Amino acid sequence: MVPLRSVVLAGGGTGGHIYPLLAFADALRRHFPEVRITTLGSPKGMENDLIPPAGYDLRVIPAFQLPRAINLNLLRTPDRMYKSAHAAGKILDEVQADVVVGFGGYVSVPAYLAAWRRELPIVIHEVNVPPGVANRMGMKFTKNIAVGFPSQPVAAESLRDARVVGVPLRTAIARMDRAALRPQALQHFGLRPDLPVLFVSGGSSGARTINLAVAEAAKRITHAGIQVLHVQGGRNDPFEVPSDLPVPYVVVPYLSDMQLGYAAADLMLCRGGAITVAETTAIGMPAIYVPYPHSNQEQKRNALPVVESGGGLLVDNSELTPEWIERTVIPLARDPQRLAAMGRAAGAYGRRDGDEALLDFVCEAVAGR
Ligand SMILES: CC(=O)N[C@H]1[C@@H](OP(=O)(O)OP(=O)(O)OC[C@H]2O[C@@H](n3ccc(=O)[nH]c3=O)[C@H](O)[C@@H]2O)O[C@H](CO)[C@@H](O)[C@@H]1O
Repeated sequence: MVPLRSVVLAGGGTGGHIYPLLAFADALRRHFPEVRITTLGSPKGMENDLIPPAGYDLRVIPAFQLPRAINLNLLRTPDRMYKSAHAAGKILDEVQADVVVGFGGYVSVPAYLAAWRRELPIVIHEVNVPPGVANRMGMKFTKNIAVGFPSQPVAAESLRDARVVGVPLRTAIARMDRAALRPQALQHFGLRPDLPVLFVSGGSSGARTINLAVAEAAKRITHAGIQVLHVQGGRNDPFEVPSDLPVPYVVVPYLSDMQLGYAAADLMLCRGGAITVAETTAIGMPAIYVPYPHSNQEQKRNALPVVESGGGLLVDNSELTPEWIERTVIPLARDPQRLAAMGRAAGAYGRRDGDEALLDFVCEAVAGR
């Protein structure tokens, strides 16, 4: 492995871009304890909440918005972009970066531009189909593209030559032993060990439709002897859950220790964000995916291969009603054998070594510069 001395990581916006960045930073530190790690973020993204507490240097550069489509106007609206790229470039020079690794989100673009102008190696990690706008721009500057899932190069022409490395996952999740952590997790949330737990999460920003449908079905779910651990999502309005339920229904705004939620759960009801899918499959968690209906169906594409391999179920956002939950979720949550089979199928699809595989790829890119 080529020793790395200074690495700049760019990515921001939502948790889906930031958690893989952090997991990769941890792998870098494990292999190269002396490496200098600098992260680039934008002023308002979730990176400001997530990166400094994880112990990494976050440099904020001026924000600029990208249009949803790539066109020549981008190159003619350079004022803000150049300002951001200039700021990114100053940081690359200051830390004498060996390589820029980008995970997507608007902030990656100035980092790619600045690295390209300095002829520094650029590595892009992409988890969605179609690739996000920022990474698609970055692909004009590098051939070093890594992806999270084997389905991506098949589905997208621009990813045809990409290396499948998996998704870097936080160590607490990638290395977790669900059964061993379960007693501590149940105690942490005040859940009972003798009844199944449905874990509800709408991704890093929460999902209003899921919140409302599950809260409305609260009585039916809990009267069927199923407990609920419901992550509301920091950016969502609180919803009403009846107070006179027969078994615990625990609502939390956001979970920093997501592994505790996974350990407590028997079944998950969630969006199909790429990192969520990477995590549920890595740990063999049976899940019902409710893909976000916009954004080019990217979440449906993320979840479909898992569902087709028997690791979960898929339901359209518009079909997630309290009645659907009663008909489908309740019987499944009470069927340990079916859950175990689903969990095994999910686990066969997932992988836990994305951080190491991406690190190998980055080292190769630096060696071949
Ligand atoms: C609406 C939208 O455009 N969503 C996109 C966004 O999703 P989003 O930002 O929701 O990302 P993902 O679902 O991929 O990942 C969510 C991450 O947040 C973590 N988490 C979540 C809740 C919580 O309480 N605590 C916590 O730690 C999860 O463990 C996971 O690591 O980025 C993904 C990756 O680019 C895309 O595939 C999604 O389509």
